[in-house]
Amino acid sequence: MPHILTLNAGSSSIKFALFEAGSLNERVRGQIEAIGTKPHLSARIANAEKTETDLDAAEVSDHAAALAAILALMEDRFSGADVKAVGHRIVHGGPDYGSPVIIDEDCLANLEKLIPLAPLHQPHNLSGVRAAQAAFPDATQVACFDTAFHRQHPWVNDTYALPLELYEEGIRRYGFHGLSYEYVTRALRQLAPMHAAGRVVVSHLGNGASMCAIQGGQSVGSTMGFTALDGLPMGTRCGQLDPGVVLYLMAEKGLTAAEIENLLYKQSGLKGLSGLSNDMRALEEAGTIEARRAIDYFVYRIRRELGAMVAILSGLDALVFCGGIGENAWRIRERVCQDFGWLGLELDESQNRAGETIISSQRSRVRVFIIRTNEELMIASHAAEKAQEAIASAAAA
Ligand SMILES: Nc1ncnc2c1ncn2[C@@H]1O[C@H](COP(=O)(O)OP(=O)(O)O)[C@@H](O)[C@H]1O
Ligand SMILES: CC(=O)OP(=O)(O)O
Ligand SMILES: [Mg+2]
Repeated sequence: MPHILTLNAGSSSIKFALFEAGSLNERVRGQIEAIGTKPHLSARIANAEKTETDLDAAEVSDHAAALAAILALMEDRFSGADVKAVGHRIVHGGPDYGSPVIIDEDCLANLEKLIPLAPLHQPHNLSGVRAAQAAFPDATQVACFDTAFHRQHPWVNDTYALPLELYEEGIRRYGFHGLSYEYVTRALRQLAPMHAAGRVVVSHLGNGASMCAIQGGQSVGSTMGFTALDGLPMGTRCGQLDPGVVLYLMAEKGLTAAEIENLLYKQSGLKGLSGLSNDMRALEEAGTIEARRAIDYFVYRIRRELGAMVAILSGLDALVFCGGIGENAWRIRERVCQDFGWLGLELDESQNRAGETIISSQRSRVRVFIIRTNEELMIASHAAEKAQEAIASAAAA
């Protein structure tokens, strides 16, 4: 039976899934998470039990090794799957890619140029493409961009106040997590169409974290910008920072660009503030002063961005939490929503603790949701569409 494989390399994980090509029924879903720290494989095959395996940290020490382990697993368990298309999450599409495309060598060369704009993701996304080309040489390889959902956002959100020629060169606010926002927007339309048509803020809180203001289903603002470094503090990324800090680090402390990149992308955020871990589970468990302060800062920044988004949306109809933290950490959701009564937003404490889909109270005017994001389904449906187009144009030629 024809299948579509999806690969989604995040900053701390690689997620994969296998769908039946026509129905998009999910056959397999899995991930290797905590790559580089405590790698762990989980996979569910059709309706069978989920399998969980701790992997050897020395053996699966980086994304390349995790990807090889995933492809070996596919070969071992699903050699019968006829993979017609492989859909790839590509974090950065730059100014030119506003919708999914079939990958060819020119496209790969263009995407390689964007590696400096997404060093934690783009290299892994592109090595996923190369590995999938080798493993499935007859399959259509499709790039699905995290930036695409935001490409039509208003100019004031697309620009920085730099000389205009830099905007023309591509120094713009792109915004990321677009496949997740696209999925959540669709899911919300099913769950609560009136709310989905209104003013929505989605908080995608994972190892990478961002928020998106959405009006009538369209992105009108994101906390992330030129790179996936801006906005909220993340597992290891600093989030919003005065650019003067970077100048100071260069001019006064003599740090090189590579050292600054390592500091801002890999040593900062929750990990930098806590001195302990990038993982919210570890911080909640540790309870040290530094871990608590790291969480305080995380929550503070989310609340601050929420306030800003409410201002640009002129109000709020729905707030959605997704991503590893947004979907699982009830304490964080509770703290984010505290004291927003003035906005007509109130949580139902027990529904929030239970992780229900709707977690706002009956009398809350703003509805609050947890939506388990499904970037894989979005990627698969884009890949199916592009593969279909390729078949149709080959038939017409
Ligand atoms: N049960 C949980 N409680 C709190 N935080 C969690 C839980 N499960 C996952 N997380 C957080 O989610 C993060 C992973 O989120 P995810 O969205 O899957 O990551 P990525 O950004 O790599 O795609 C972990 O680093 C951890 O901080
Ligand atoms: C863009 C980004 O930060 O992605 P992730 O959350 O998967 O690391
Ligand atoms: Mg992710």
